[in-house]
Amino acid sequence: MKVKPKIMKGEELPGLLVNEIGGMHGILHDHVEFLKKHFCLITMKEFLENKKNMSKKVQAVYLWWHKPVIDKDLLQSLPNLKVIANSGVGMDHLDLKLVASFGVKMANAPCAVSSSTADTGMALLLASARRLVEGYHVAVSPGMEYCEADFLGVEVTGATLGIIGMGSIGYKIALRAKAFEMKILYHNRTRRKEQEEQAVGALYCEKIDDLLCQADFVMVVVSLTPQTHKLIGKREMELMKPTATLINISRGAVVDQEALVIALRSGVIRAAALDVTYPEPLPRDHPLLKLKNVIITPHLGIKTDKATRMITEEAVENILAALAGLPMPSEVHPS
Ligand SMILES: O=CC(=O)O
Repeated sequence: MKVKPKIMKGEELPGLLVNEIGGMHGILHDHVEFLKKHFCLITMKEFLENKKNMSKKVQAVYLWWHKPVIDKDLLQSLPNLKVIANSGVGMDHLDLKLVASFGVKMANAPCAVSSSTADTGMALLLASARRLVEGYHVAVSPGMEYCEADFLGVEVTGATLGIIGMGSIGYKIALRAKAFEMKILYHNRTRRKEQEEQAVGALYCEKIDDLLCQADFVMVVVSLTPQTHKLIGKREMELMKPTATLINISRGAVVDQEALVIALRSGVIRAAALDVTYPEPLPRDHPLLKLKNVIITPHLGIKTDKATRMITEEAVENILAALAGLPMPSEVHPS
């Protein structure tokens, strides 16, 4: 940890507001002792029950899976709030301009999540290519018969992967894909340095369309912004090969889900593997849940023991830097 915390005890420590401890939307119990070394933890329940005393204490908020919800009312009731740290990389759940207008800084956790999210992307790619979920259901269903031809998958080795969004997660996916001898194409707002491209053997496509029509697997890794909302729609799916697979590990709304259902039903593309949807979770009667050529996981992209521990460490590092008036390692600015 680069920022040396001042030695203070319990109540004197800066107040850190968290949604709850444990439970459905709470920080992990395992992280509490670590957080308590640096902060006086205040849950939303404690804050709401004793707003008068608590509101001045809170100097930072730690957002765990988008909770607590940050709105104008909450910001107005926290006069000493300096910083909000997010437990992940995507900031689409926060109104960045609103938060900044209160003079509050924001940080995400890009270093902590890149490996685990890249692993999730590759796991989905492999599972979809080799029809692991369909195979699992057959293997565990007593008496289910199948013939050799039932589970013909797609060979990953040597196939072409198109990565849309070449930030730190996209780059780690490329590193992994290289080990599978894949041909790698990528599209990104800014082109990577030549040495970085060469290190993973990635070819830059200035136009997304060029990537879409060549790739056997298209992996979406961009953050959700007004510019990327429904970036992959009917037109883009029609540009893809009928044998291609779409993998989304960014945010559900980057893909037009209605168009995706039609594309999957009518064979416009072969399959999809989605860690993200809208809404999350999908309603039980959603057509995507009925299609055999779709794998859906419940937004588990970053979730490993190591990544969640690192996220909390990265958050603490950012908060301590902000409170000390130092540059934050992963500050996020409104665009
Ligand atoms: O969804 C995961 C993240 O935003 O890091």
